[in-house]
Amino acid sequence: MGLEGVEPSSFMADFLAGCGGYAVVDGGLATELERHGQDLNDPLWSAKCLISFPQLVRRVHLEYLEAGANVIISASYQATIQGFEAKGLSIEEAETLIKRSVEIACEAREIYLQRCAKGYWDFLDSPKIDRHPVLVAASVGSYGAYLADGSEYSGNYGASVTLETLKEFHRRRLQILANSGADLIAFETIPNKLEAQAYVELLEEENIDIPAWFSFSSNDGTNVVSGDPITECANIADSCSQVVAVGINCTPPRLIHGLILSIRKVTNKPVIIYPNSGETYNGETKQWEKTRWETEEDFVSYVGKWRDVGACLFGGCCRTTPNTIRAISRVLFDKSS
Ligand SMILES: C[S+](C)CC[C@H](N)C(=O)O
Ligand SMILES: N[C@@H](CCS)C(=O)O
Ligand SMILES: [Zn+2]
Repeated sequence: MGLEGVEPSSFMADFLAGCGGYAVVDGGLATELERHGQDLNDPLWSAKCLISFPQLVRRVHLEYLEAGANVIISASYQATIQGFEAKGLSIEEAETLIKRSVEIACEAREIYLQRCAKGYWDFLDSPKIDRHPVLVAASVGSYGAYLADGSEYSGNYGASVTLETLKEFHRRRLQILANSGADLIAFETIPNKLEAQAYVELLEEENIDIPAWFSFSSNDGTNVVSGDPITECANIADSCSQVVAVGINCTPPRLIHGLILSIRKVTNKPVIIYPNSGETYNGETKQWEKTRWETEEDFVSYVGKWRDVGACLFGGCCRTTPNTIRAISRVLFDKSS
């Protein structure tokens, strides 16, 4: 199937062409911070490091760039004004930290591009760097992420949470991220139709002038985690001209193939996929449980198949590492593999 039938926006078409046809997205940010020793058992999860260890956030972004990522995603997934206020920060401090998450990613890109220009990476065992385009995507995690109990994997917010609740929850952070220097907004781990609809309305009402991608999560391969069909969710994303890619993240690799096929039935926008390792998150203990173990080799062996059914942007989510991203890059671009 390849790219046949895909109608990318000029933004995405130019970017994909500059990358060589396909783009590599980074891997898990929070779980990589944990691998570097950070304890993220906190309501702010990865956003905690924006306060306590921003240098490490920049270093992990750089590690993903070195591994071949063309897109890095900021540490704003669980960085919310409401979450920072609950920690005793002022609104001004919260807004500064949200903006800072994108600035840190931009700094990593700057360092990386300078090192590329000096030929620095030629000395490292990394994929040959001849694909320079690098985008910084500003992460927007769901309302369920802010709840900090793994609710983004149920999408069940109860009847009291309405479309208006979600729009008001997300409005100010979206305005800040849209003016932060990010190239696009990454609406990630979207658990239900209602939140997708809220994002579409906010993009329009707030006249957000950078593009966005919508990425949903699923645990059955047919519906997003709330039970809403992926086709209906992708339809909502398709209805918004600012959305330049639609896809799936933080979902077991074995479910991705069918989800790509379903998404492609309802949209010609480029498909982005960045699955997790296949482990299951326990929101109470904040630990990953190996309910069904899929190895990194399994993950990487799927990449060519995902490309063949029409995905254009490939990366990893929780518990994937720079090694995963390096392997994806090799599958997509290394002619010898
Ligand atoms: C994508 S989940 C692993 C993020 C963490 C979750 N919102 C929590 O705080 O428990
Ligand atoms: N971009 C986020 C997604 C969490 S599901 C991260 O990698 O930490
Ligand atoms: Zn994830």
